[in-house]
Amino acid sequence: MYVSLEPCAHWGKTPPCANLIVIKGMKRVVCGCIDPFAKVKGRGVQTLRNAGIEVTVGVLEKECLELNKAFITVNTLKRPYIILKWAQTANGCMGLLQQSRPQPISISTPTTRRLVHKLRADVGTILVGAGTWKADHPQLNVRAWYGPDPERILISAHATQAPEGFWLAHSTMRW
Ligand SMILES: Nc1c(N[C@@H]2O[C@H](COP(=O)(O)O)[C@@H](O)[C@H]2O)[nH]c(=O)[nH]c1=O
Repeated sequence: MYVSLEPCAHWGKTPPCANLIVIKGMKRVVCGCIDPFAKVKGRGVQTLRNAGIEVTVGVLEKECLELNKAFITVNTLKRPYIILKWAQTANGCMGLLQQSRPQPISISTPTTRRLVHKLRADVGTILVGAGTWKADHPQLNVRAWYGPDPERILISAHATQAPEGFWLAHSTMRW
């Protein structure tokens, strides 16, 4: 059996995966990386070895840590995995506005736009600042790809009401 992340050894929403692997009679398990989450951290591998299963750890470790980065961030740092995303021209401009045509200009190509919407479908939440909301009234849903729309949050120091379909988060930070 090949797994990117160490099978868990604790009861969470589901029973321990390592126990099931033992019950199913696997002979050999190749595990990409150890789960750094304190409740697992080598215990999954130990459960398998105690049951006589041959376990190899650390195959393509860097790639497996990368693959599991969102899960690992949530469980070790106790915060969401955050992606900063913006569209920018080759000469470093963003949010271009033409005086004669005061509306957002597309920097993304049809292909990169699809990638943007794929990213939206892959994340749980998308957060936008009050300035962007004021300028663009973005929809921030998934239209050019397939999958669920993310939850949408407007972060603002002054707004008292969220736009329809958005959550409101208050920002107290200034820079
Ligand atoms: N112009 C531009 C972007 N503009 C940003 O995209 C958001 C609009 O989302 P929606 O209303 O769902 O289409 C909004 O926040 C706007 O500032 N984004 C990009 O990936 N590429 C682009 O070229």
